[in-house]
Amino acid sequence: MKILVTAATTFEIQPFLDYLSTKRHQDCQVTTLIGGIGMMHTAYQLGRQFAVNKPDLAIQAGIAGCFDHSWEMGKVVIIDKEQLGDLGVEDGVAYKDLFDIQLWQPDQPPFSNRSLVNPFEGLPALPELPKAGGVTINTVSGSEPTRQLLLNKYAPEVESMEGAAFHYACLMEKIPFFQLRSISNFVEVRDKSKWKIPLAIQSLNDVLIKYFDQWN
Ligand SMILES: O=C(O)c1cccc(C(=O)CC[C@H]2O[C@@H](n3cnc4c(=O)[nH]cnc43)[C@H](O)[C@@H]2O)c1
Repeated sequence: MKILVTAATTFEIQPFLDYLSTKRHQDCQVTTLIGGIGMMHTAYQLGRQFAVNKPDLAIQAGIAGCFDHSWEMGKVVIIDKEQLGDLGVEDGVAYKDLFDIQLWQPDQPPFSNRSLVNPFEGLPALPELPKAGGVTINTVSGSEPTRQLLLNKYAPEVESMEGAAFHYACLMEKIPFFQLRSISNFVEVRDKSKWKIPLAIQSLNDVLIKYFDQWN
């Protein structure tokens, strides 16, 4: 089985890369891809990778912000659907996305009801983790009006900068996939001193390593 593990930065999966360098899997061939931060880099790198080497399973792993202040930092979730949070037009004070202005149709493939939904089909196994909905943006949200806009419009639980591009590429290529996100911060008025990046990376990599430990 060919498995691709992708992340935006090396930093986010360094413990997993260290683990891979010491472990020989016989049942699976693991490829890693550092796709870069944001949707543009992620889409390009995944498209290029899938054109030459289509995996049987693709996993995206990364840190993310969450909207619910009752969540603990370092919580790891699997994203069950993604929405694009800032691809659209401003109309006075209103923000309208491409579905609102009918440039896209809600169920045009690979979208289902405006979302990039993971059908969780064809997967050999899935880590036992809570599921959560994601929104993907180009600019990390750092103000109350933006937080409220995204919550009202998309009701997301998690925000990242790459998730939708990953779901899109895998759905288009019909590659089984799952996206892991570990919470490093709340989506709120920006205060970088509160971010728990090392904690989020630790728990993310613990999950990844446990998942790969099941393979011979
Ligand atoms: O401003 C800085 O100094 C800084 C330093 C390290 C990382 C950052 C990021 O903004 C990380 C972006 C990166 O991590 C994901 N991420 C993490 N939290 C969020 C969030 O609240 N909203 C969106 N993306 C987030 C994202 O997927 C990027 O790959 C800044």
